[in-house]
Amino acid sequence: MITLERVGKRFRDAVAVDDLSLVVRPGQVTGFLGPNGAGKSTTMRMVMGLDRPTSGRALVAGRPYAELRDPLREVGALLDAKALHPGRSARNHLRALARTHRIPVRRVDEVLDVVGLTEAAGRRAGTFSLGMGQRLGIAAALIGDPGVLVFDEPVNGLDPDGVLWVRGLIRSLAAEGRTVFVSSHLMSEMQVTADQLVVIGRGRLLADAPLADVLAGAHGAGVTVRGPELRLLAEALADGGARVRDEGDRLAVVGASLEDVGRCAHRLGVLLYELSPAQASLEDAYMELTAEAVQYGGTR
Ligand SMILES: Nc1ncnc2c1ncn2[C@@H]1O[C@H](COP(=O)(O)OP(=O)(O)OP(=O)(O)O)[C@@H](O)[C@H]1O
Repeated sequence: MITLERVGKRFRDAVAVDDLSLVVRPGQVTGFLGPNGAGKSTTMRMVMGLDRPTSGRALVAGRPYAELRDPLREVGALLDAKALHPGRSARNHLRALARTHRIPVRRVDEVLDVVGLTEAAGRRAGTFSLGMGQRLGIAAALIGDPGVLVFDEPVNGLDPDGVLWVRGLIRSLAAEGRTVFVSSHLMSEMQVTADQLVVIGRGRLLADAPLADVLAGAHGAGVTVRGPELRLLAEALADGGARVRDEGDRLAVVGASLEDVGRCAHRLGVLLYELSPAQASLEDAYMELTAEAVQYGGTR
């Protein structure tokens, strides 16, 4: 479990995190969302004892990181995948970590296997691709078999295979009963990974709710229709009380079911190439939630 108690972090000229209280629970994936600069990395760094809160407390299993007796066995983190010794092999990097934390060296081969780096274990980390570096960072996070995991943007820069692999791993770590806290600035990513969503903007908590509730509450869930000529259909649906947005070669329809739209198109003899449920509503809800909080670097 991770507990934030009214945590604040002020850098000289900026408030990065503002009075943030939160409990991240075991057995589920908690997605930590917010626009760039919202304070996600700073919050995670405070959990990991790398930044000191200006106010409040960040606790892992009830204690500040600095007071954990065996920190790597309590919490593992992927914060900056590039923070590796480039001249060391993957295996030696993990061995050094194990030795300095009184972790049996046999764990090294176990975690290399989990992240799929067994073959590359003898190669210098400096020669690794971004995805391999990410895997090595995850191996380091897992080496102490911790109950709490913190991943900062773990799919950033990964190819589609890597993204799928990280998603699966994150889900299975939560299924094993661990606390998994994962940041992203992409709602679409969290939609397929998270059980619980925590959204921040400008360092403040905007939402903390189960994904299912956010989905249910997101208004605008609707229907997408694609076809060569949709004007007639758009007019008929609007006359019937639906809200219809013309998006060029497609319509976004809210307030009518798939069946309603299908029947209407059939009645009018309108040719359709696509008739599908629209999933964009969650992205919309997130954009709405964070719209006020987006920081435009150049305008401050
Ligand atoms: N060491 C630092 N010194 C000064 N300001 C900092 C420092 N670290 C972060 N900040 C500022 O704190 C705010 C929050 O940054 P943070 O990196 O935590 O956001 P984030 O949500 O992780 O963003 P991103 O998605 O871009 O990584 C930003 O305004 C940032 O410029």
